[in-house]
Amino acid sequence: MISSFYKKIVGTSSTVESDQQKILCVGLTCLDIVQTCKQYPAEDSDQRSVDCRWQRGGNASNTCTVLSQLGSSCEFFGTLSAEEHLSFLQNDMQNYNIDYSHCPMIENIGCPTSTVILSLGSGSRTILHHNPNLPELTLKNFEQLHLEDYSWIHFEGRNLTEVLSMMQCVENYNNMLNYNQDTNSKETKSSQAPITISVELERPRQELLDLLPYVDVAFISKDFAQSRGYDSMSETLKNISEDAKSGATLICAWADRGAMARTPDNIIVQSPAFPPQKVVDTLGAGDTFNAAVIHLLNKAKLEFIRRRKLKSYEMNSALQKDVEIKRNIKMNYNIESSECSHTEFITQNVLQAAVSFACQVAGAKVGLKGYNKLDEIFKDACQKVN
Ligand SMILES: Nc1ncnc2c1ncn2[C@@H]1O[C@H](COP(=O)(O)OP(=O)(O)OP(=O)(O)O)[C@@H](O)[C@H]1O
Ligand SMILES: OC[C@H]1O[C@](O)(CO)[C@@H](O)[C@@H]1O
Repeated sequence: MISSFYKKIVGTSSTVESDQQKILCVGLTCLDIVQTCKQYPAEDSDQRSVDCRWQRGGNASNTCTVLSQLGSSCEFFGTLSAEEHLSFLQNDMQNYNIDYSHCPMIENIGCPTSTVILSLGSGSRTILHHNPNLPELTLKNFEQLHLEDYSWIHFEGRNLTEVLSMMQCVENYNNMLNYNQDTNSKETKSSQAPITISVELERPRQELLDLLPYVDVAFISKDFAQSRGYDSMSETLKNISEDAKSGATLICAWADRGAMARTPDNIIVQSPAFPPQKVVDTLGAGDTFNAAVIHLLNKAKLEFIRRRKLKSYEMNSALQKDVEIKRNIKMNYNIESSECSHTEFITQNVLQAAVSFACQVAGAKVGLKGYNKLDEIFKDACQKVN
């Protein structure tokens, strides 16, 4: 009933229904060769590991894995090396239902690889990463996408110049939607909400701060914060907000201290960590955390849009007979508008729920080998969110 309602009022051939849109994660995929050891090995020693496996890795790629398990439809966008590990990475994305159909294929350059040592003693993950200079995505690649297919685009903070121009491209698209919403003409009026842009500042590279003016939601890692000399989440949020655009949401995760975030209205929310009985695999804890936050905030965004459109439709139907009242209300409250600003849906309650949920998901993940079973563990929570 609601969906036919909904189609009738917002569906046009030129728009994509908001619940059909995907979350796009832009960044790296690589091969992780993961060895689990009882203790971190001494240099030049010769010993046995307790487990060894290959895994698809890379921040954007890991974030897709978790998004998909939580029930968000998502797409990975990054360059793929057309060499021997390609089918391993592609098959794994298929298994997790991750779209990779727009990824540019690069010939004659190998796939980035990480050798990872997990220590069961300390819970540490030591990453030795090698990238044989696989070319990064370019703006030209990005321009091949149909932006109306996405409700949210998450960027890894890397390849600064190109990522900056990709963000500007999304900003131009969003501005165009606003413009179309303003001109009340039938042909041009758009019911599409602006794409939310998020970024992860993870590597300790100060120039990544240049991305912040374009970003609605920023994830600041402990490593990045420490490289700026901050030793707490509150100090990080306070200082980073000076570089962020006004109304941005800032989120800082800090391993076993949990996470803290700041709403667009400057309200601080916080969650403790949820440690598992035994920490077995902290590789990608941050990517998992980011995915769970994005999953929940994007759900809140879709729900916000749905309710607003429904309300607008109901008001219009009720007022149909009284043209005069309708005209006044339209004039005063722009009641037909189905606009959703970039961050309007991120209220204190929504952000608190997202940060707590993400700490629970990341806490569960560090107790598991890889990412398997997150979908089973969080089945109920995801249904509630939906
Ligand atoms: N030992 C732990 N116990 C419980 N929760 C943890 C632990 N380590 C990480 N987490 C959870 O994961 C979140 C992110 O962790 P962390 O800050 O270590 O990310 P990260 O350093 O970016 O990780 P990575 O680079 O491996 O993806 C934390 O906010 C916390 O909720
Ligand atoms: O830096 C790349 C490395 O970081 C990770 O994405 C974890 O966050 C690994 O999967 C990858 O090997």
